[in-house]
Amino acid sequence: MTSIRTLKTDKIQATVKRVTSGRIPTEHGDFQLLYYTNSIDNKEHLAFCLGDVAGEDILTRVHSECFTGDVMGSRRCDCGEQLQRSMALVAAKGQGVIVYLRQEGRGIGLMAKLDAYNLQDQGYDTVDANLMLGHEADEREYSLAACILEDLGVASVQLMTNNPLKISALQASGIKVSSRVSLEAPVNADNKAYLLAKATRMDHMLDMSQNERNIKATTTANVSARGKNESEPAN
Ligand SMILES: Nc1nc2c(ncn2[C@@H]2O[C@H](COP(=O)(O)OP(=O)(O)OP(=O)(O)O)[C@@H](O)[C@H]2O)c(=O)[nH]1
Ligand SMILES: [Zn+2]
Repeated sequence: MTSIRTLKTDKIQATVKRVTSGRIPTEHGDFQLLYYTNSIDNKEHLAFCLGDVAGEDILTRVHSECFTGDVMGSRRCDCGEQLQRSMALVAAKGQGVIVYLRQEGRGIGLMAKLDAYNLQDQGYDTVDANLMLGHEADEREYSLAACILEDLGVASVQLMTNNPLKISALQASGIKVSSRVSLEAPVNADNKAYLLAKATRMDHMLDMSQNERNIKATTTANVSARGKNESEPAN
């Protein structure tokens, strides 16, 4: 069913139009994918819903697109795991929404994100890499997410995030955040520096001491798994 919603703050006026939707069966259950157009950009922002999401305290994830992590399973970041975990939490509750915003690379796009990755491979962290490329550390914007949530009838959210800036940005767009649900992914050797930079430079609420323990466990498990494979006879 088509519907239109406009949000007006002192900074921005945004309109979203729900154009169509379809059923998407996943390993976590049957979700409904709602497709939106909007007045701000020409991207396809989405809502992935399960159950009736109109009301208070709706379990919600506002996820920023990460092609490398979400689709290709990159271990450089925690995005793919956070997406899967948020779907699992929604499915366990039988109700919730994942707003999928097409703000790849914290808003700088995939091409610049790959350039930023090359700088990170030279030793710069995720914040400095963005700045060296002439971007801000985080160029995301959340008014369309607020518009989409309003269109869905979500009155207040239990927000799955570790990012305090995301909470305040959504609140500034009129979304009532009733609580935060932590969404920590396991640490590995490839995402450790990234997670550390998020905790120390972007104030993300990550328990790095727990992460340190995780990485030791993961590394040990990898080493023993590799040792086992190597000792297996070749076919
Ligand atoms: N520019 C840039 N973007 C990145 C990098 N790694 C991941 N991203 C993008 O960052 C976005 C995800 O942001 P994060 O900071 O990981 O997490 P968040 O969404 O702010 O916070 P959470 O809600 O806790 O997940 C996605 O758009 C990714 O494509 C990076 O090294 N550089
Ligand atoms: Zn990612």
